[in-house]
Amino acid sequence: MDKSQLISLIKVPFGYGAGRMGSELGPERLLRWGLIEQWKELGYVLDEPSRILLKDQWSDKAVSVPLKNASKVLSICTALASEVKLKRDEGHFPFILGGDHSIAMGSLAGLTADGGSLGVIWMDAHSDLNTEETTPSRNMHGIPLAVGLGRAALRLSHIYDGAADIDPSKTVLIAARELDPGEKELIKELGIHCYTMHEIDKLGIQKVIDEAVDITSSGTDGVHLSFDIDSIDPTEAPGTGTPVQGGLSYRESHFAMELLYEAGIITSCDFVEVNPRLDRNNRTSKLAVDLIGSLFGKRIL
Ligand SMILES: NC(=[NH2+])NCCC[C@H](N)C(=O)O
Ligand SMILES: [Mn+2]
Ligand SMILES: [Mn+2]
Repeated sequence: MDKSQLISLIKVPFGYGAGRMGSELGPERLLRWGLIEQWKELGYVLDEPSRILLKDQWSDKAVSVPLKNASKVLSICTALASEVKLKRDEGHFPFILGGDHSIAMGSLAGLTADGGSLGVIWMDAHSDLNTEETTPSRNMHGIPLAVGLGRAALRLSHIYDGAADIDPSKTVLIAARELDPGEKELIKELGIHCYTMHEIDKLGIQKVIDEAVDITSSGTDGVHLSFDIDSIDPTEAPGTGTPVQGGLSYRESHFAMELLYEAGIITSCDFVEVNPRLDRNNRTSKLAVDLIGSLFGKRIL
């Protein structure tokens, strides 16, 4: 992200894709902790923020998805995809603030609709690679990456006309530590680069990010960062619906963001799964704002 590019903040106060409600309160809470002021202090110019809301008229797509709240998720994702596409066509940096992680299907659909090839960095305790067949929870926030890769009955092209599957060889998972059986199989079958916490312990976060940057930026037209706050350890980020112990430390998560800023490859971002209802003293919301600062070039000195 360079400072001549406008940031388009797209707020998506939507939590129906998660097992517990509350992430729909994320966008307003992060704004309350100074997200916009921070961007301005860093020298960025913001477009008028937009907000994607659920309409009464829910989507009735040609595909049946037997998961919880599927029609609401499809509807919000289609609306989000068209907003993301619009902002991207204007040359802006789409920053999608959720909400639960199901909305990433809308981001990916909008970002791939121009036919370019997209690298994806998915930072998450989970891989979100379940399908309607493998999901143990039937929650839609467990499937968005499988949908993005064209591995579920629901495809990005059902969400938005012209959207295309993303390439598994240009997709990287970081911070995974809770994978369901079907997800493990899919990772192996597709050969997805998966840096679990084991690889992070072994190689260090710097090497992991360096490799992720190479994999996702070579031969692509852009790199989308899909950041699930549950990638961070719950001691630092307790306010999220599906916390898993053994996650990224405070400094690892900041360092990862700082390195991504230095690499200069990120062209769009989702920031999801902050659940203010489950938070303690706003710790998670404040951390989220700080991490976004690091991603956009905030330095200690
Ligand atoms: N975006 C998330 N936090 N996803 C959690 C998914 C958890 C579990 N794998 C499921 O399918 O339900
Ligand atoms: Mn996720
Ligand atoms: Mn997760």
